[in-house]
Amino acid sequence: MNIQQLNTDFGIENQILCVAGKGGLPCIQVNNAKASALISIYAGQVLSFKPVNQTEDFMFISENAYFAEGKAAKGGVPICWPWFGAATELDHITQEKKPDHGFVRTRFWSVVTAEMLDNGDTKIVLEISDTEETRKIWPYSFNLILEILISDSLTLQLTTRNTGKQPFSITEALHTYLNVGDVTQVEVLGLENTEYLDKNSGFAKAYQAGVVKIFEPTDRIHSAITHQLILADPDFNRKIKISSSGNQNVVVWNPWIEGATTVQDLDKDDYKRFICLEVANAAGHDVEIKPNCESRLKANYSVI
Ligand SMILES: O=P(O)(O)OC[C@H]1O[C@H](O)[C@H](O)[C@@H](O)[C@@H]1O
Repeated sequence: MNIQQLNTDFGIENQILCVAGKGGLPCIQVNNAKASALISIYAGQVLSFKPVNQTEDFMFISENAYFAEGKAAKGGVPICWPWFGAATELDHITQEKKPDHGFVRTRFWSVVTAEMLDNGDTKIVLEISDTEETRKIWPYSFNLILEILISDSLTLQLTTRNTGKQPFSITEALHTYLNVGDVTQVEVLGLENTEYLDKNSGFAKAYQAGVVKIFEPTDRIHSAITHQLILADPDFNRKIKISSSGNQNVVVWNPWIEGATTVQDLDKDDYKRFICLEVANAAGHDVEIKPNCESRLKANYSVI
């Protein structure tokens, strides 16, 4: 991907700049009067989002994150698609294990538009479609579009279009790594009185009565959710609201101390610095999309 050409096509002086990011991977740097953001074109991944009135980024990125072709960077908002988690079946041609969380977080996307709106917001649209290579992993024709709106808040909309002749089913997630002051002090509101599958207990069903706190390895798929979460972070003295639509699940993940020491692309203390709150359709909540139809997953992240 030619950075100079990207700037010719999409650059706007002092506002939208295409740059070679870490590992030389192409990124879009956005600065407007309301916020700044960094978006990886490689993975369709928001790496940074910071409203101008905030000192702390919304997004956590591990110092040990991989920034290389074929690898997923740990942090920001990886897109898990067309499946969330481990693939349940082997590749039908190679009989190899399919990649965890699908294949679009480790592939080049393309830029559709990058524009400043009249109200001062910036809209970036990225897309990825099937190729011969993706059809060997997942035998369907698709067009996946990520619309990113950089305003006082961050809005992400992921649209899946079935461009083929047969229906397909997906699971998916906006796998947001939210930057926190100290994960042991945060509270997640909005998942009270929901059921969840506990991945750390063999997907056993469990029930969350009160607010969610992190004090052990946590890997849960909540269902029957409301579409609003609040992440209360006393150390950063802020509350982030996450409003969503098109999702049947919310995933909460933190690897805790033992997990952070075994995950190679996390530093041992990183577990304190993030919580993943993922707007998702997962674990049996597959979305079926018929030919010429589409489905949307949307999330907005704002400080309240
Ligand atoms: O390390 P990754 O493949 O990026 O996955 C990180 C985590 O993502 C999700 O939240 C899953 O529920 C976890 O089971 C997984 O460990």
